[in-house]
Amino acid sequence: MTYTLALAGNPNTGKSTLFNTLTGMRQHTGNWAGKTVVRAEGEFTRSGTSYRIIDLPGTYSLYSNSADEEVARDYIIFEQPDVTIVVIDATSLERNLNLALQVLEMTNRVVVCVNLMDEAKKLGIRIDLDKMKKRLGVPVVAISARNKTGIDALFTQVELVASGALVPQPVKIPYNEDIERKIEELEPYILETLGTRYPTRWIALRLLDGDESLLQSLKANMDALPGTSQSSKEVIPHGHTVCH
Ligand SMILES: Nc1nc2c(ncn2[C@@H]2O[C@H](COP(=O)(O)OP(=O)(O)OP(=O)(O)O)[C@@H](O)[C@H]2O)c(=O)[nH]1
Ligand SMILES: [Mg+2]
Repeated sequence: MTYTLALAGNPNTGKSTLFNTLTGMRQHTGNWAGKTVVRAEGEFTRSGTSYRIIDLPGTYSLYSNSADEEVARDYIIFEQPDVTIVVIDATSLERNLNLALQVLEMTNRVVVCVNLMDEAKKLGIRIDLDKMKKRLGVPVVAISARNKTGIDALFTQVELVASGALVPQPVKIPYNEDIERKIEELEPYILETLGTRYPTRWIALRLLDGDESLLQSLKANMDALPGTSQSSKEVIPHGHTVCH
């Protein structure tokens, strides 16, 4: 049994530093299919558990503003890693949490990894990890990837989430009444056509956004799935119109 992990986060938060520490020489790089975005993947074993890990491109959001964002978004939605580790910079939590919350809307299989703790300490920044954990509803662990500290504690949580021993309940971000009503209207329709394979609420939000790129990825993925009914394939091109 090998668990798949994805590293997500803003640029420059230490994802690759953590990736290199974990995988050492056992890593390979290439491009993501159809994109000129570098894909780094590696394998390692920790406490007797095997992992495959993907270093996603660093992004500020997971909408469809760039090839990097599409790659990171599609990986989380379609490949559904066992755990997405969101690497955030302890010295700029506010900006970094924006992306963390976007990931929490996509999956509950998340561990938030607060990196650059050494730097935060130097700057006199203190972080209430317990409060963060309670507010976000997922495990939060502090590390310094450069100094290789906190990695064991990180993997205690990663293993719990990967194995299903811990099922995080991420905070549900509320939108205004109008949007919440539209989400509620769309959800049964999405469930009926796509089933429970994808995060329904998140898909509803993307439909309301008129996110064409997501609709295209969704269609391409469903075309590739053997058991997908024709009716659910047909609904995708209409999604955009339905919501406007
Ligand atoms: N002080 C300190 N620096 C760190 C730590 N982790 C990473 N860095 C530094 O932060 C910089 C960025 O690290 P990367 O690992 O390349 O960051 P990344 O998230 O992969 O960046 P992108 O690939 O651009 O998204 C490098 O100079 C690292 O040496 C840490 O724990 N403490
Ligand atoms: Mg990197």
